[in-house]
Amino acid sequence: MKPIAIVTDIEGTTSSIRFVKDILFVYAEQFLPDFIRKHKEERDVARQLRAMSENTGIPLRNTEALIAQLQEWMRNDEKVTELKALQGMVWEQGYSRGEYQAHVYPDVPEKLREWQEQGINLYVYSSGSEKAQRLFFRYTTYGDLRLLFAGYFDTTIGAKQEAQSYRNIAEWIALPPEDILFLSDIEGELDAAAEIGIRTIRVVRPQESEGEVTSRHPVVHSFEEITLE
Ligand SMILES: CSCCC(=O)C(=O)COP(=O)(O)O
Ligand SMILES: [Mg+2]
Repeated sequence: MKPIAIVTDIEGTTSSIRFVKDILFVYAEQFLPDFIRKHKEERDVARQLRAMSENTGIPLRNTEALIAQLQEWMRNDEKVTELKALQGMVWEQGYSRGEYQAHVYPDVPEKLREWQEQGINLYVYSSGSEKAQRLFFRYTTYGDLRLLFAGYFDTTIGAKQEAQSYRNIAEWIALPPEDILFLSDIEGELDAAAEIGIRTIRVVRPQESEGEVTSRHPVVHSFEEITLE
C-alpha cells in the first residue's frame, strides 16, 4: 500500500552533510555571538535565551556565558532546541544576502513533485528549527521548494531518536503510523520511527558514506530508487 504521507530528514537525506556542516554551521559559529549581543533584547531572541537560562541555570544577564554555552553546543553538534532556533535566525541573514544557497541532491525535487502529484502529503522532520527548514527550502539551488511540503517538524515535537516524537508526528498528521513513510540517513532515527509502526527507508548517499552500510531498514542511495507500493 502506498503511504499517505512521507516525512523526510534534511541533512544526509535530501541534502549534503557537507553543506550543513561546512557552510551553515561555520556561518553560525562566526556570526551567532555578535547576533546575540546585538539582538538579545528582541522578543524572539530573548525568548530563546530565557528558555536556555532556565534549562541550564546560566543567569540571563550573563550574555557572555550564554554565548559560551551556545558555542560549546555548536562544537559538539548538539541538537538543543534553543541553539537550533537561534542558528535559524542567523542563517536568514546569509540566505537573504545571497551568501549561500541550500544544497539539495538533484534527484530530490523531481521525486518530491512526483509524490505530491500522486496526492501524497510531504513533511520535513529535522533538528534544524522550523524557521531554518523553511529558509533552507526557500533558498535552494533548485529555487523555492517550500510549496512541496505540507508541514515542518522540528525538535519542539521531540528529539529525533525518540519513539514518542514519531507518535506526536503521526498524531499531528492524523494518520495511523503504517500510512506514513519516514526517510533518513540515521539508523537511530529510523529505529525510533519503526518502533511505533512507521515505515522506514534509510537513504545512504554514496557521497556521504565510506563502504557498505548495513541497516535494519530498506536502503536506497537516491530518491530515484524509492518505489512506493
Ligand atoms: C534546516 S538545515 C540545518 C539542519 C540542522 O541544523 C541540523 O542539525 C541537521 O539536522 P537533521 O535532523 O536534518 O539531520
Ligand atoms: Mg540526517
